Amino acid sequence: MTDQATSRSLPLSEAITISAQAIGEVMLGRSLTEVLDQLDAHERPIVQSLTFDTLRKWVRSHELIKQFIPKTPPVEVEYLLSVAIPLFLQSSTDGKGYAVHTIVDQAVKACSEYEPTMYAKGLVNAVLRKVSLLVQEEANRPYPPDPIPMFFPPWWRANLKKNYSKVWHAMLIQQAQRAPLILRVNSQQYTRAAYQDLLSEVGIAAEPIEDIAGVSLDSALLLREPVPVSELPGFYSGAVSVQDAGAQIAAILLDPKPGDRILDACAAPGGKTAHLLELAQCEMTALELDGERLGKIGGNLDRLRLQSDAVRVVRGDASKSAWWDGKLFDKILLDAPCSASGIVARHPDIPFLRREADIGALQLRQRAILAQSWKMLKPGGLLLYVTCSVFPEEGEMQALWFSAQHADALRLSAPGQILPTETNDGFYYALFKKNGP
Ligand SMILES: C[S@@+](CC[C@H](N)C(=O)[O-])C[C@H]1O[C@@H](n2cnc3c(N)ncnc32)[C@H](O)[C@@H]1O
Repeated sequence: MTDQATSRSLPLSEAITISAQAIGEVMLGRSLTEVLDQLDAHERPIVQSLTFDTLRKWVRSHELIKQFIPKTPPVEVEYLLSVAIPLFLQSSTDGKGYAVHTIVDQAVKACSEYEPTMYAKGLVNAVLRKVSLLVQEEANRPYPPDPIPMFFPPWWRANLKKNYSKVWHAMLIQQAQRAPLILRVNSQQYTRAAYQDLLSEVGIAAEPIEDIAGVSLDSALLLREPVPVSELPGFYSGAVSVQDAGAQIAAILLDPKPGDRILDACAAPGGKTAHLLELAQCEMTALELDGERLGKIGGNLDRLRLQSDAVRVVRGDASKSAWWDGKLFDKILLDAPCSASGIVARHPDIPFLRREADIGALQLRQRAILAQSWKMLKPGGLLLYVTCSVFPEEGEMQALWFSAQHADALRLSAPGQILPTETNDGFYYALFKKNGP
């Protein structure tokens, strides 16, 4: 998902209103991806950009709201202000944002055109004017006292502090930044160098990412200035996919060979299924529990021209065997459901949605899927366990538990915990080989 405001086709006031409503839905527990998926194409880029920035600067904007409105305002006003304030913060840091008077005018317009906030037009006007002056004054001073502008719940911070005492702070600051756009070139259609040339012909600058955690990548490209996918040459005929570089090492570690019988046990939306098929013509079962997400796998495989008789997309529960025909797999990719704590830079709603108790429940689901998948693997076969989490409870602790439970599991070399950086999200990788004849 990219979050650059590449189109200002929607008036800013309307975008502020829609974004404030999207924030309201996230606060009620809805995933932002789901909310954004419902928008019209012309609304999405600007609303996504505003909403991402709102979530990334939540702590800072709420300090400012509190400073000027000591008694918390009704949520509709709070959300409107929390969308508008980051626009000042943006224009004061990189000068690329909207002019201050435009932000105030458009936010006040948004306020007066929406019934639940109409009454607060004067208040919003006054607060935004004061905030804009303060932000301009502070532009050259570092932001005290805690430079993490994004919201992370206390239990989340405590987990990272305990497990990454030296880098936890830097990690959270990193995750509050705008993430660059990372592409995976479809090697069935282009080499990376050839696609980079195509991008350069249309004026899009890209640079290769050569490796992540010691694993070489030959299809990853980084675009510092994200563009909508519609501007990427050949996107609709499958030339490239948007996929983080940390996710691109999964297929490489599993090393698919032509004819391998592979299970992608938790497959939707199919990013890693497709990468495996781009690398080799294998016999693929893409399994997914969620019926709605299942449809995305077929859509992706169609776009990438990877559908064939050797590919089966199946709805089923990987922790059970009801869907299985009893034939063992050569290789299994288990990209387990997890907290997604490693991909916050691209999904800033996640810290608002997760609860501490989720981690234990996820651990149990991950263990159930690991145990069942192992039964479906041939002796001599490989299982790659992946999460996009930075919590050791979902990563190394699970790998240790699995090894202790399965005497026939030989642990092979794999990156283990990968922390988020500018080029990759946070992931965990463990690779097991099944001993046997
Ligand atoms: C991390 S996502 C997979 C991402 C995917 N591998 C990709 O690269 O595009 C995990 C997926 O597992 C699915 N899932 C959760 N529990 C499952 C289960 N018991 N069996 C199969 N799929 C499951 C979720 O619906 C979700 O789509």
